[in-house]
Amino acid sequence: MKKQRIVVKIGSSSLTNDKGEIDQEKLNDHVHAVAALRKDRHEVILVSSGAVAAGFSRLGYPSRPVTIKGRQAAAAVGQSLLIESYIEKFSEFNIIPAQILLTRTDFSNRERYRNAFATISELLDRGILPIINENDTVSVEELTFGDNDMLSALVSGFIHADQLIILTDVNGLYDSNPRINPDARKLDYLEQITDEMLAGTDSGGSKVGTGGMKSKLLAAKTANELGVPVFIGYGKGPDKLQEILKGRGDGTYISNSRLSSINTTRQWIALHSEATGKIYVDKGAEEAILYNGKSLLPAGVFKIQGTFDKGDVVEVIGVSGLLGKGEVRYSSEQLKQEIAKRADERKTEAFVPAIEVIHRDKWVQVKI
Ligand SMILES: Nc1ncnc2c1ncn2[C@@H]1O[C@H](COP(=O)(O)OP(=O)(O)O)[C@@H](O)[C@H]1O
Ligand SMILES: N[C@@H](CCC(=O)OP(=O)(O)O)C(=O)O
Repeated sequence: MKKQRIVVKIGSSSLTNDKGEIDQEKLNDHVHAVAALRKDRHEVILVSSGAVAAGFSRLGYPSRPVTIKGRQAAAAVGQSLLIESYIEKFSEFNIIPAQILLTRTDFSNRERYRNAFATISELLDRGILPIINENDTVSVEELTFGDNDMLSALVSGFIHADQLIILTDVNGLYDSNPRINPDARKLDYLEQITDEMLAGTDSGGSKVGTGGMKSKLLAAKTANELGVPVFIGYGKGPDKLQEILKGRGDGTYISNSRLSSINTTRQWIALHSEATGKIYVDKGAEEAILYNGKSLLPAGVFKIQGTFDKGDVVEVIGVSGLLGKGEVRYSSEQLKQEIAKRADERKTEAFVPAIEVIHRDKWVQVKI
């Protein structure tokens, strides 16, 4: 099999028990399976949950803490215990793990986003196994990834993974929660995650996990949009991940032939950037950028709102509302001058083509 880049996300329920301890047997099973993938020359990135679930009992909590400070304190203890176990178990295979703790701001800040990408790439080039988790101890509640399912989807998009494998305590997606409905039917293959599926899936999960199946579906939808096929399910034994790659996993495969990778800049614009201004365009420009795959030229811009610098991200508004977001190649001041200049040139017929306001490679359309 061709060498692939695989992101494996392991949920809390697949690493710990209900009492707030690491289940060494479960962890060992994952380590063997990851080592088998690496032996086949695949690149692996682990996104491992379990810090809170592994840490809370040592702080004297009877179950997963509900307060933010309780969870953050439990994660501080549990994360080191987790990494300690991973280092010990992976050493049997001469695999060196690297701990990477990320916050939402590491994605929204462009420089930090680039740094994280460069570091993970360097680790992979040097044969190290990155083990990623959210930096729970310092994450601010309104500014989190939501859960590690979404973090794994964002990571798999950003490093252009060939496959995202989400391991959990249930063997895939059912048409209703199988823990509540014994007649629930398992879905083996899905072409895509629809809004109806999302609306119909509950967010109840295990005692130690967060988000339940709903957060996995949201993550799978995001990963697919970034060009990455997804598997959600279960497995046991050293060859479980190899079996999943061969299409024989016990779970749900979510993929279709239309998936295509999106460059990292466009991913950042779409998912993490904050627009600093608005640009209003006429009908001709709207058609050019939406339907003809063209870049946005100053000729189509008639109004600017807000103050922005060259390189900032702005929203583009057309006759039908918000069209998308893109990286602008003028500051707001320069663009105002350019529009005025263009109007004069048109009168004197001295029109010369200008540089794009937004190049199509740095443009992301909203779904219209
Ligand atoms: N439609 C569904 N299909 C499968 N599982 C579901 C569904 N709806 C809810 N669930 C629940 O989602 C749980 C897995 O989510 P969670 O506990 O957050 O896992 P993890 O810790 O692996 O992230 C399952 O144990 C199951 O109870
Ligand atoms: N960052 C948290 C994980 C939160 C989370 O999403 O958990 P899970 O639903 O088990 O993947 C931790 O390590 O405890």
